[in-house]
Amino acid sequence: MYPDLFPVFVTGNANKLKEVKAILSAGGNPIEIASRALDIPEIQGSTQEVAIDKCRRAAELLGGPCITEDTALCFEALKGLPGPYIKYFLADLGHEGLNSLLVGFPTKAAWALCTFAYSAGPGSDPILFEGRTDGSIVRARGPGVFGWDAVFEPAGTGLTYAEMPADQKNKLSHRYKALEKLREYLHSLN
Ligand SMILES: O=c1[nH]c(=O)c2ncn([C@@H]3O[C@H](COP(=O)(O)OP(=O)(O)OP(=O)(O)O)[C@@H](O)[C@H]3O)c2[nH]1
Ligand SMILES: [Mg+2]
Repeated sequence: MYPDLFPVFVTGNANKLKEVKAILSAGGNPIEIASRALDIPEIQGSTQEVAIDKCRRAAELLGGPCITEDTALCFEALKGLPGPYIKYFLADLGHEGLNSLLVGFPTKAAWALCTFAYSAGPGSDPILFEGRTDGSIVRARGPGVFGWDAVFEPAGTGLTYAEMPADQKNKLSHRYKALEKLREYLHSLN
């Protein structure tokens, strides 16, 4: 099916790419995906605005169709922040600091939001595919391999993303849910 079905995935994040590859190769109909590690500047704005702009810039840089992905981690007590700015909050505050942000708030509820964007090429409006997984922010548990995985516990699992085997995370994650929608859309084009 590659390369017709899935355009190039533009991301500078090796862990994202690994999960996308694992999700697409699970099940009976594995899909290969090509990728480019470009560092695309990201604007400020809503998760949709950030995702659309990132994809537009990637399509221009590549000169062709592409997929990008933006991940947000949203705290209910903070009305959805840090949201698309989680990368910078995590880099400066660490797992402890993310927990500290919620001290004094009655709810530790949070959701992980993944937004894939697909552009048919430069000048073509990106289309968005969102996936959301609800859960809560907890003290870090599990290996600290990927970003904030150790402090996010999806509802009803009793485990943080970091404590789960990869195939468990990849069946319930924000990324899995968004990627299923993108996969369906790309199939409908072929
Ligand atoms: O524990 C995690 N589990 C995940 O499932 C996950 N997905 C993304 N992230 C992190 O959240 C920020 C998003 O920022 P982000 O979407 O701009 O990504 P990025 O800049 O690293 O790559 P990209 O924009 O080139 O694709 C970055 O710090 C990512 O490392 C995750 N952390
Ligand atoms: Mg980024």
